[in-house]
Amino acid sequence: MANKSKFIDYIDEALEKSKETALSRLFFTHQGIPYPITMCTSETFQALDNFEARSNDIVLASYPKCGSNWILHIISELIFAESNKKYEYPEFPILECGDPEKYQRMKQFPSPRILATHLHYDKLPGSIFKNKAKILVIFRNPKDTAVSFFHFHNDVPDIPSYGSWDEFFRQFMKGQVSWGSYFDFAINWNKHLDDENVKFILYEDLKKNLTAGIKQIAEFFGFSLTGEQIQTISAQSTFQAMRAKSQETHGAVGPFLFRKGEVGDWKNLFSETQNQEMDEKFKQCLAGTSLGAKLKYESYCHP
Ligand SMILES: Nc1ncnc2c1ncn2[C@@H]1O[C@H](COP(=O)(O)OS(=O)(=O)O)[C@@H](OP(=O)(O)O)[C@H]1O
Repeated sequence: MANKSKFIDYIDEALEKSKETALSRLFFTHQGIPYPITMCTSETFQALDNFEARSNDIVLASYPKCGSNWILHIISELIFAESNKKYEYPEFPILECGDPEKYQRMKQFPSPRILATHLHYDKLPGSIFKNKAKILVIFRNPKDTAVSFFHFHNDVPDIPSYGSWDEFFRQFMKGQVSWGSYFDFAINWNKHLDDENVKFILYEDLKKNLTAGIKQIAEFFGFSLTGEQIQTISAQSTFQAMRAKSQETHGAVGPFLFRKGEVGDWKNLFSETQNQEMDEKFKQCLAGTSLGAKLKYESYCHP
């Protein structure tokens, strides 16, 4: 990614704050959802209410750990391939993170702007819908998402750790983790996946056929690239390629963020009881729904 210095500065700043923050003090609640005090503030949430989206903004919505950095990379490469201009990151790309003045500064940014977000559907600023910005929604199976989330907390030295995987799992199932419950996030999105200007993409599908996924993303956002250009982006967007550059792109946290990039890593941590508990929760929340089918739970979450 281009001009990552501000991006890396922001991550380093959040890590610095994390050092002094115990897990018990990590979260503050805004409109019923826990957010990390190291990344979000109520002042920024207040300012976000007045954020003016543009119709050509590129919105990337995902629950944490579902692959947002992967898609961010793909989009910035698509922009580069089409315009020959490196996408600059003058602000941290997660819309709800940063100081309250960032939205004023963002008014000056050229289009297209990339707006990544972990906000639940009903917490997105209304101007995204009013101005008909296109939204790509990225999902990953909940078991691998939980495992990735746990490792991020417990592997990165400066981020508050959980006592054990079992403790993290309990909190994840209660939605007492950053950005709240995976299942609430999913239930909220389930009703809107077929809305105009919304496209769903599954992490596991992208893993299976990266070139096809990139082609779909390009078509959705209206990039017209040659097959050769798509192939080049695909080669630069594999897990191995991104991990190899992760320190350069994301600073010290890079190798922890690009940890394993696999489907099915949950099998190394989930106990039989935890498996059953999540299967039951999935059934209660998503069985028989459109998103429930799209997530291919049977393929990716059954042993
Ligand atoms: N290119 C590529 N291929 C496959 N997988 C990839 C890729 N890039 C990132 N990842 C994996 O995505 C996980 C991190 O998700 P996010 O970027 O959404 O994390 S964050 O919420 O923004 O912190 C994290 O998953 P885990 O490895 O399972 O922890 C990353 O490794």
